[in-house]
Amino acid sequence: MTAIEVSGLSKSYDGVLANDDLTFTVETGEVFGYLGPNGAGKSTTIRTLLGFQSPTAGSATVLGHDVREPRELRRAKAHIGYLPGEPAFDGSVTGEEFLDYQAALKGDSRRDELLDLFTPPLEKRIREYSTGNKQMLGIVQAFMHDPDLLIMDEPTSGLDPLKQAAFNRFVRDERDAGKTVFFSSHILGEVRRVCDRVGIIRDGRLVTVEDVDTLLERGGKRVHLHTAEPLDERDLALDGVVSFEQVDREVRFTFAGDYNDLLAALSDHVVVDLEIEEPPIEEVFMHFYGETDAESEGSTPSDEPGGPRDV
Ligand SMILES: Nc1ncnc2c1ncn2[C@@H]1O[C@H](COP(=O)(O)OP(=O)(O)OP(=O)(O)O)[C@@H](O)[C@H]1O
Repeated sequence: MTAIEVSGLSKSYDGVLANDDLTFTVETGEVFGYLGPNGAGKSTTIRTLLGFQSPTAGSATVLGHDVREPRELRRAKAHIGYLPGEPAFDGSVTGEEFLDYQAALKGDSRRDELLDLFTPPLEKRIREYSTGNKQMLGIVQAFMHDPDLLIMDEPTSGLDPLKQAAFNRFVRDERDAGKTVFFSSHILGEVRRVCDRVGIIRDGRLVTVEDVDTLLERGGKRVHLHTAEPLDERDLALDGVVSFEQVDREVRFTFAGDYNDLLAALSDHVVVDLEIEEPPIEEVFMHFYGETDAESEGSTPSDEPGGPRDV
């Protein structure tokens, strides 16, 4: 079964089109990262999926239940864990009291196991919690009833690097156990480590939905070349060469073309050193964020998903 199905979903707030005709699916057993710049519309989608607001147009299902039907959605929610972007707690209760209350509502078969990994100071009142402690408490409540589907809005924000790593490992283990995880993020490196697929949203529209490995592959490789004599840029006027930079006898560029063409172009030159490496994932994703040179020349990221372009 498809865990999440979003079909022509739009949401506007007083004329602001925060989600514009979104269509995508999240399959059971995958980790799907939902990325985009500030204000792109990620939280809007997440709030709609949880039924906190109605779509202006289109529809969506979670675990096969229509998010526009409150009774149906209530049934689905027994099997969904949710972490909001800014969890709002009653500051006057302790973490333990909060979890006890949540347990009475939905169960807590995994509370102890989660508290071994995420360690909010349960005996303290929540108003005394740091941002990271609140986030950990939110993560424990999201997972503790052992849901099949997790929907989380920036789950690692506020966590220190060790807790972020623990969270990433935990999410991978959950995926291996057959759970589905959908989360928004700004931390692009963690997306590389954790997600199977990503959807990138900008200005309310879905720019691309892509397998993470494919996205990186199509983003090209960084090439660093050192030759005995300076190259002429025309020597490397090949399909798939972008972001060409040259300092004397060293050139750097991103290459998404055919390696045989590259080797043929270099055959008349003495190559002193050659490095070909994966670009930082940030560089690949940044192609889909913000304005790019290519866009101002009239093409848009959706014209060429994953294709290399200048940044
Ligand atoms: N309740 C609301 N009323 C009016 N406008 C809203 C409301 N919620 C969101 N918006 C607007 O909708 C757009 C999308 O906001 P949203 O919070 O979904 O973005 P986001 O991608 O989650 O951003 P961030 O990464 O900063 O959390 C923004 O222009 C925002 O100002």
